[in-house]
Amino acid sequence: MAILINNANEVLTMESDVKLPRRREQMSELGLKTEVSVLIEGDRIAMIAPLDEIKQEYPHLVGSAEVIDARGKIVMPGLVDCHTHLVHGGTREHELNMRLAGRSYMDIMNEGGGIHYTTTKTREASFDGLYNKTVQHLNEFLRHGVTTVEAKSGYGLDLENEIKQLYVVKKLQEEHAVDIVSTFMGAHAVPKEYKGNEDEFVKIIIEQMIPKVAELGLAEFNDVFCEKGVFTPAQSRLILEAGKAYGLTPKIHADEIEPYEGAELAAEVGAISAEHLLVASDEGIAAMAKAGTIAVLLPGTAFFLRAPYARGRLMVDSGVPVAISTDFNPGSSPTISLPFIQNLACMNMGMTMEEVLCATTINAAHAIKRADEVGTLEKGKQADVLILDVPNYKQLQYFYGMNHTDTVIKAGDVVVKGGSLL
Ligand SMILES: N=CN[C@@H](CCC(=O)O)C(=O)O
Ligand SMILES: [Zn+2]
Repeated sequence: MAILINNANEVLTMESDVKLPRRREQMSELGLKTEVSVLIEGDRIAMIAPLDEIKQEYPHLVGSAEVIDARGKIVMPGLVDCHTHLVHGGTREHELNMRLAGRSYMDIMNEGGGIHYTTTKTREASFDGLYNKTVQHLNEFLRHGVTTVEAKSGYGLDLENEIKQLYVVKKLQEEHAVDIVSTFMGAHAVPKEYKGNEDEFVKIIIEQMIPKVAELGLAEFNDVFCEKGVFTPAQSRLILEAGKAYGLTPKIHADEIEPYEGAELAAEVGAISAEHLLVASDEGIAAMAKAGTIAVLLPGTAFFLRAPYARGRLMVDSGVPVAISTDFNPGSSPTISLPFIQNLACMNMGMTMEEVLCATTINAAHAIKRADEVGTLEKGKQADVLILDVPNYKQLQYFYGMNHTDTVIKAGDVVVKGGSLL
């Protein structure tokens, strides 16, 4: 089956000669084309060129293709959300008034709420219950133009329930249109039963959980919440090094609430990315730029926790490759709207309208090792394509807080049309 998209006002291919995670001015390269059509063959992009040229090259395909008229609209790659806590039981709206009254996120967690509350709900949930809830979330992601998501475990916090979460991801990888990239995050919190005995839990992660997850092939990445009162930099290092020995690439929740030299640690252990970085130090940012560590910034979390935003502008200017993501989770960022997260990154982190598009497509794809497949519109890449109901890309950030997604093509199939899931 072929699809031909004609008449778009703008096609942002996001293409560039740069094949590494993009830095500085490379982040502004949109590969913007006008007066071109996009031809999709099967699940791949076949050609992006003026219609005459496509007709010459692929006369038969063009003749049989489903034609989509994108007049007045723009076309770009499917969005990549490279940091989510996708699979979880329950919701935490009861914490919101507490936080609005001044209780801190960490206080709520230390008193048994927060991540611990969601852990209880996730442990209580059946596999089918978690699966069905997650399908709803993935459908919403698609409606918002997100075609690839990363998903972290970390609400089981024991072997059985971590594996349960990861198997939900595995089943959805096989069954749902959205591509899901799996991260093991047994080190998301120290469960209540190990309070005061934290090193014992670290040992269980290293000696039992990581080997089992690797043996079952349930994750590609290994993440840790390096934060005062959660895992120390020393414990985090041990966990990340252990993962490396089993082929799991390190990621790290770094410098989210208090500075803890998490960015520095990410650079030292060769993490692919350091995530959050709200209070990352100048030295940490410099170390990441030098090591090429991708900063995954999560402005929805700063918004929802009413915390200071990460210094996105400084990071881009310092040569750190920057990606941005929803951090979708039930506690610190219960939103699926990556378009709104782009808006927040512009308004509160000083990133430009061009940079946030790079940060939610190709740089986000790099952060989860999918840049060869998705994140740009290029011949041979997977046909994850959005048609957005705006006449130019600048309106994506101007008409903020809105979902402009009209059509989503996922691996060559139309899955959202007129803003609705098919
Ligand atoms: N900070 C740690 N983990 C999540 C929040 C998880 C939760 O509150 O349930 C985050 O990335 O923000
Ligand atoms: Zn997170």
